[in-house]
Amino acid sequence: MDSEAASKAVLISNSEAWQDLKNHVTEINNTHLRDLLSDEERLKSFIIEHDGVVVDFSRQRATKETLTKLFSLAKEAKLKEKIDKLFAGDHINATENRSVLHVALRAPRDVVITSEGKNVVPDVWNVLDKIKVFSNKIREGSLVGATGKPLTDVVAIGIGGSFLGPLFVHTALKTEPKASELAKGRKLHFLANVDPIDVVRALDGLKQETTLVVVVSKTFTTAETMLNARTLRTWITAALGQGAVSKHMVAVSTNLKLVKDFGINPENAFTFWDWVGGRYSVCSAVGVLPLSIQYGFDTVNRFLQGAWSVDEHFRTTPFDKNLPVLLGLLSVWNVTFLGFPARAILPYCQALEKLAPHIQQVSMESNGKGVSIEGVQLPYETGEIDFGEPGTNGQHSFYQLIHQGRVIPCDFIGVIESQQPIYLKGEVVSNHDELMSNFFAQADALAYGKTSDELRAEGVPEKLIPHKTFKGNRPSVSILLKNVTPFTVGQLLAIYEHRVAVQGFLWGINSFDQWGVELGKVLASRVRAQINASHTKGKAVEGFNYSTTTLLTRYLKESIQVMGSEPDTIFPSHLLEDCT
Ligand SMILES: O=P(O)(O)OC[C@H]1O[C@](O)(CO)[C@@H](O)[C@@H]1O
Repeated sequence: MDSEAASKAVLISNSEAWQDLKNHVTEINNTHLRDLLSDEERLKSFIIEHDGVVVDFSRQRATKETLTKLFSLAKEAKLKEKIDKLFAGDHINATENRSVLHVALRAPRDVVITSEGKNVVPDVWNVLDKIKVFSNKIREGSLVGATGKPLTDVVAIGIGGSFLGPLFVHTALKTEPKASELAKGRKLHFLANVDPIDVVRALDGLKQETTLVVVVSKTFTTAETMLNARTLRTWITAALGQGAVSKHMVAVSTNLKLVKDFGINPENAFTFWDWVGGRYSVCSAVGVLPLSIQYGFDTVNRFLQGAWSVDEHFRTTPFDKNLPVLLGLLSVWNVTFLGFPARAILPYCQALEKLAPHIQQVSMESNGKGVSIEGVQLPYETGEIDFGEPGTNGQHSFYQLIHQGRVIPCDFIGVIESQQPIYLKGEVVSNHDELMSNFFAQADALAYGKTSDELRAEGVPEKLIPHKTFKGNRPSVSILLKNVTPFTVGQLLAIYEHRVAVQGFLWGINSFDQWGVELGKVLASRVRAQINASHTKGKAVEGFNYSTTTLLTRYLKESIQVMGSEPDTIFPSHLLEDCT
């Protein structure tokens, strides 16, 4: 951006609303959550529900006044206009000059959503209909492999957004009673890492003649995915011959030319569009194809409907009742004003164990930016450090730090009905009640803490009092779902996606590009070229700094001893045994 444009760009941090929130911090820092949680009037407006999803914001370090100030900031940031622009298909991904229309992926057939003046919903449904037909054929065994056997295993190759979203949804559904019934006799596997160990693990126990490989890549150029795709093509052709590729490999991509060049039958290519960001692509063929083969299209359609329920809520609901907006505003409050840079995602539900890794990408790749959308260096930090684990596992791992070390705002996610209830006669509570006891307890433990007076009253020895004191005042949000079904998984996904967008809109950044991942890729190409030149022509390492030169030389010296200087194909032989 030139200096003239830069001087015109008004940073949100220069606004009165921003300053007002900064001034408000002292007041909040002097207020304890114990007091905020005794204000009944406040509590009533801090628990919001949409379509069965209850979100309790009462343990946020915020008053009604804080919310009013955040709404003023939202006005200043033109949040409403930005949400409208997203749904209108404006090119809000300015650095790539693209619409951001993942909402169109879950729109019902009769909805009109346009990009560049064209309604994209019919295109979306053309692909969904094609997936429905294709997945049904695989599931009922009318589309078979090269030797005529049904394709019972699917290996989905992809990385980043072409992996994490589908993995999250698959993990959420695999123990859901109806979905698991529909998946009987089938297995879905993922191959993401270019590490050959991941290849061996993904192929463990699989036979080529009953395996379908789905190559998922928006660009069809991602180095890790393409090498894994070539590796699995070799695995298939070694057993079944070249002709088997068309029956055992299909693709999901926006780049249909490269799919064809790879040797995949264009009829078995499922497209999506440049207006779907990788990390927002699980509702496109990226997720819908492998998940429909596994669970049937109707199951996946309910997941899309759940997401759409939240999309509509997000677009139309006033901010004071709008779940993604409130969550996004309060995250900005925590990160930027209260100075808590991290956030823990803690589902009390094993089925949601892959929520945190997926949202980690959605959030950190979207909002980890250093300049405004106009290219102006930001005087404040954006993004948050996301991590998480299923709740009780986390309790026995990192919760110590959250209770007595640093302040990390937490998202507690609880579920009313377990997918798999267990109750043992004579036990005080069911197994799920036991899990949920922790869900309810942790949020209060963090908020209230435990004072030295309380400890003394319990007779705790004086020298242990500092160690056993909990200051409390640690913020969290509690999200309560009725159950974990395809529909509610879609709702949860869309709540997080839109929350991330709200944060980015407030910070004034472009949440929909990811230039920060490029530099590492370029440098990796240089290293790759060097390794190849050293292996094949004996070239010495050159052009790198002392550190890289030393370690790379050591690596090459010893790896050439393992592979030889003119390596031939090496493939773990057990993967090729008994393959037909
Ligand atoms: O689907 P592709 O094009 O293979 O990209 C995979 C991932 O790589 C990234 O471009 C960068 O990590 C992600 O945004 C994306 O989800």
